[in-house]
Amino acid sequence: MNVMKIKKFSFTYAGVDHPSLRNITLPIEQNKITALIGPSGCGKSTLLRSMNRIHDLYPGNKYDGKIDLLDEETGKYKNILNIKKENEFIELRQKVGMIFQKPTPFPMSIFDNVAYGLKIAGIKNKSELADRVEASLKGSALWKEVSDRLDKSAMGLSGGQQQRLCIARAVAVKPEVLLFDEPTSALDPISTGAIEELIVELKKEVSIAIVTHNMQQASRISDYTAFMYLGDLIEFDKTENIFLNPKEKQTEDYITGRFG
Ligand SMILES: Nc1ncnc2c1ncn2[C@@H]1O[C@H](COP(=O)(O)OP(=O)(O)OP(=O)(O)O)[C@@H](O)[C@H]1O
Repeated sequence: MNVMKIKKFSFTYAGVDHPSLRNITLPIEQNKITALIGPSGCGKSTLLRSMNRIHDLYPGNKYDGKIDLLDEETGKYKNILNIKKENEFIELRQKVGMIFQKPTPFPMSIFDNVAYGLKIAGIKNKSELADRVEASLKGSALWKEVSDRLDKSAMGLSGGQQQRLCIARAVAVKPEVLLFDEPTSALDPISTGAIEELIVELKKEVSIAIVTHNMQQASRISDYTAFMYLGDLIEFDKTENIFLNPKEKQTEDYITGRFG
């Protein structure tokens, strides 16, 4: 089952005369991890950011094609490129959350960081909030480290802990899809390992797309891999096929380190 179906999708940034993505067709499988790989500037982040329309924080970008998102309650797909209203954008970003390269905790307490989205979603009951915050922190493998300091500032956490807090914040609102944009590139190997384990664990609950420059990371954790080059999708397949038996020469050259 596809949680997202990207179809003949092209994207041009505002004020730029050529598209940064051309005619991309790609499924995002439910409860699987899809890695987007390719050399710098090939459009990985642009594609990931299109999946929850975060580009639209700036006006004037041009979209073509479709990005259909499954509504897990009704089983129907809706083209997110048709979204225009502010409340629909808020709903979309609850369904499709994003974790950035640099941890982005808010300058507030650990508890309030995780409760933030829940409050926006209209949850006011204090015990319900506390339960959901605890469950999210447990779900992002941070609870043991922070349960006795929930009222302390999130800015006092280590980089790896901050990243897990951002994951807890995203998980709290029960998204269908989580988008990770190079989530470990600012972290040391131990924190990276913890985040990778967490991402693999999270796929039981959500579908995941991840941009990574780290080939080993893509091969370790992803089920599917999309190789992109200069705004085109060159090859998409099961991760083992991409890494062990790629069909395209460009894919092979990239994964064997001959360019990029
Ligand atoms: N805000 C922007 N305005 C105009 N062009 C942009 C903007 N952001 C990115 N681009 C261009 O779009 C293309 C794709 O960039 P993108 O950041 O998606 O690539 P990437 O594969 O994620 O690269 P990297 O691995 O370096 O992060 C590049 O040519 C880039 O210069």
